[in-house]
Amino acid sequence: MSSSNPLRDPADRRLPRIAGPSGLVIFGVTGDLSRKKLMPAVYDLANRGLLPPGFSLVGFARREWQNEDFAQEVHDAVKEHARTPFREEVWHQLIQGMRFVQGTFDDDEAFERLRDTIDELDKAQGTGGNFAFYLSVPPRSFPVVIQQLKKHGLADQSGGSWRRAVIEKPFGHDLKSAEELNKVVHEVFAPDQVFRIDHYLGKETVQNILALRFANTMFEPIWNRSFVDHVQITMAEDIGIGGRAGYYDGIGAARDVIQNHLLQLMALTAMEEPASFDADALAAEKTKVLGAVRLPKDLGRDTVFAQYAAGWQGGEKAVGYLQEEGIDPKSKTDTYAAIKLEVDNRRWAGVPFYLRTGKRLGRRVTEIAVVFQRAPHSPFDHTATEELGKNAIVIRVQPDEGVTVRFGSKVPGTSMEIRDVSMDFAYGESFTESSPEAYERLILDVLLGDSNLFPRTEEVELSWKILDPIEEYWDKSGIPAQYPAGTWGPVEADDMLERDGRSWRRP
Ligand SMILES: NC(=O)C1=CN([C@@H]2O[C@H](COP(=O)(O)OP(=O)(O)OC[C@H]3O[C@@H](n4cnc5c(N)ncnc54)[C@H](OP(=O)(O)O)[C@@H]3O)[C@@H](O)[C@H]2O)C=CC1
Ligand SMILES: O=C1O[C@H](COP(=O)(O)O)[C@@H](O)[C@H](O)[C@H]1O
Repeated sequence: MSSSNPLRDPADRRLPRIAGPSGLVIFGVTGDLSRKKLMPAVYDLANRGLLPPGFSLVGFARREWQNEDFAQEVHDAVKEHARTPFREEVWHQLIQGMRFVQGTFDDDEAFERLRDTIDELDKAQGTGGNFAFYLSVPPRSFPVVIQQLKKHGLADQSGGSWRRAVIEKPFGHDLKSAEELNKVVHEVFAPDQVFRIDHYLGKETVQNILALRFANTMFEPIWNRSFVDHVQITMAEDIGIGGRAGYYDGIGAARDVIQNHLLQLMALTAMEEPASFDADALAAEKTKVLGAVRLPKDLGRDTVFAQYAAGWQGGEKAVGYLQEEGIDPKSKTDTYAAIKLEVDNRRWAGVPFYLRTGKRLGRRVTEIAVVFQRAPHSPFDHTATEELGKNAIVIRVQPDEGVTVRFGSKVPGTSMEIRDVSMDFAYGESFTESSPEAYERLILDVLLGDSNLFPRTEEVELSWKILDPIEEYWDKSGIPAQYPAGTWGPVEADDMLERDGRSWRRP
């Protein structure tokens, strides 16, 4: 593919990362994630010339499909969700290596057929026997798929070829189950063969946290307890649970996204500078900071969990969580969670990190706001600064990707009045290059064997250690608070910050 792609400029040194001979097997290929993200990402990689000639894509699922039906499914998913234009020549090359294997996860014959298919592709497409197995399947099925890969010799790296396992989130539902799953995984795959997905790490704006902090000189000197008042990390979604009731109920907002995405954002915001940008150095710093996270003493005071009630969103009536199809009408599952954490180290002692997430909130936005202390002394009259807020650096992760710096400025005129103003960096205005979709970046990294953007076992387990006591407390404490769909969450969450003399940002 790379050899014939006219979009690729071979002189462009910024695009040197092309995967070597390889293939990808997607388990659960008929599922939501595969259709919306994975299959389009594979096409986009091919279209950008980042996949090798002969790249192979194998779908494994229960449907009675032939190779042609699978190809049609990929085609439809690509047309609907891919980010790059559809080009016949790229598509034509991609389908040469497309195969479908029908079966269930406990079906030994299906796994034998999968092995034969991989051998056939190796000869026909020249994959070099290098295959990544992407487990885009219900989390309860992770162990059986891993064990089947072992049983049928699919995890063996013989003759210089590589085999890798890509495991979707959530990795377990608490520390114990994560440890158990880890044991199963590492009975089959060595640590460097395992890629745990946290797709937030594949987002361009999330990687930019490290660039912002460590490639510049002006932010790092003030990135500490001497200047920072608090940090707010928000991941707000306007969607409800959609068709994912079976997965979501019993899991909830905190396990779904705080344990992984939000704690990873917090780790990148709070960690020390790594010695280099390699996977071990990054993981070491993130692990240190996650290990230093301190829970509030009073979980009733400094955490909130809630469920959306019926409300209005985007001019349309939205049902409450308990009325959603497939949800237990007595469910206590959180669709909103807010927690206050601290980091017990010299840089951050005493600085609260407020994390919040929710479904059916006012709008879709993810951001990290580093909010600074007020100036220690003001030579201006009190009235001059009445409308001056706290300075802030806001990393806008999505959807309006960029960075905002908020500070006070004199209002033009003959009197002295100071008001908040913003300086803005927007990706769309500063760069002509488009950001790859997170899954595109992560799939390429798997094929390249680059594990920088994948959380390690220790990070996953430390994150559960942080969340488990909070979940246990919520289990015991009973009824979730409520918020109408389309609002910014429950009043209890506003009260939580007000008690600290602060307030949530309204992004
Ligand atoms: N969807 C999303 O937005 C996100 C999903 N994820 C994670 O990705 C993974 C997949 O999620 P999602 O796509 O939403 O899930 P879906 O329920 O939509 O898809 C699950 C897939 O697994 C297949 N499957 C289930 N059981 C079996 C079985 N016994 N044998 C063979 N195939 C089986 C299904 O096949 P069939 O069609 O025949 O039922 C389907 O292809 C999960 O781990 C989820 O947590 C992570 C982030 C976001
Ligand atoms: O991992 C998940 O993320 C999605 C939100 O992803 P985003 O990239 O659109 O922010 C969330 O809807 C889903 O519940 C969760 O499992």
